[in-house]
Amino acid sequence: MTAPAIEIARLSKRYRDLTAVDDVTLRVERGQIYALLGLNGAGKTTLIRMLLGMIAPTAGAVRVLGADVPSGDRAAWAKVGYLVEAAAAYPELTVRENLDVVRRLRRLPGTGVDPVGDIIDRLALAPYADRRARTLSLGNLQRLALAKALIHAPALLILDEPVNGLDPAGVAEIRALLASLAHRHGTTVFLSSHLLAEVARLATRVGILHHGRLVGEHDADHLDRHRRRHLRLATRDDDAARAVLRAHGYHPEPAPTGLLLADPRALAEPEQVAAVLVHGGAPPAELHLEEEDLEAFFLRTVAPDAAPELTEAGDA
Ligand SMILES: Nc1ncnc2c1ncn2[C@@H]1O[C@H](COP(=O)(O)OP(=O)(O)OP(=O)(O)O)[C@@H](O)[C@H]1O
Repeated sequence: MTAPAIEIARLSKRYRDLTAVDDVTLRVERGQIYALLGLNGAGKTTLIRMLLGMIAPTAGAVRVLGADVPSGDRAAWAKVGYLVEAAAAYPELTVRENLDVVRRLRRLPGTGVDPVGDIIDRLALAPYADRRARTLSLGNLQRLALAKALIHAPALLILDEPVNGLDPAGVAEIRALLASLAHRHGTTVFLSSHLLAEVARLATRVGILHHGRLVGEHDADHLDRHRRRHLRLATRDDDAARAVLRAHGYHPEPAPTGLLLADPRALAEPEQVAAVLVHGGAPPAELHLEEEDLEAFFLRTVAPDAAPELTEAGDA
């Protein structure tokens, strides 16, 4: 039987008085995209470093692809790709040269098949292949870092905050890449993030880490259903807009300014809401999706009395 991609049993890490990771047990099945979700300081990086054998646990055990960590099992580690530091590259080498260094370190063939060319194509790095790394934008540097992690077609990819610092287009691109790796190549992905909306879109399974403890584990559709979202509408005539929306089966709620819509159908197809309003003679001046960020989600689920206002999508 194939071993799970990751097995973590009663894992803890203490630094003097501080318990950075506190008795965490979790398991990641092959083919999952598992996201470890937590606020800054929750212990995500510490857990990932233990997973990779970079720091020793105070207690507990880790197995990766069936091999104990730390382990001299080269065969298992040859199937793991990871990205845990800020994206780093040799600044004076080109993108292609940087990848060739990794190819040599990984002892991948340089003739016949071309792992460097392949990964440049797959990560859409071709336009930058002959540019020095120091001239790359943050987004392209991050893509180069991912290319380095992926050059040997790993079965398991471990990423600490892979979309940190990227603009929305870069975030969407990385999301699409990770989803296609999982769906088309069966790659297991384990990543950490503090971005609730991103994780809800990408992961198949989510673990919630809070002050070092795993306080919940959910399938991603659970998170999607329990994350608060609505459409906020601004119109010239709220009464007219409300009547049009009600006539089409929506349930608009008044807000201090404008209207809110939380119907699943409205969230799934905002353009349909706009079309209904335009045809009904009450066109929206503004219409945007607002969603809860991780901080608000935590406050609502961990400390329900202190639930704050929703913030606009993308502000998280
Ligand atoms: N080497 C260390 N010595 C002492 N304390 C540490 C050390 N490394 C991490 N910590 C502490 O452990 C806690 C968890 O840190 P960690 O970096 O794992 O969190 P995180 O969830 O990755 O947060 P972030 O997203 O901010 O990196 C923090 O309080 C941090 O200050």
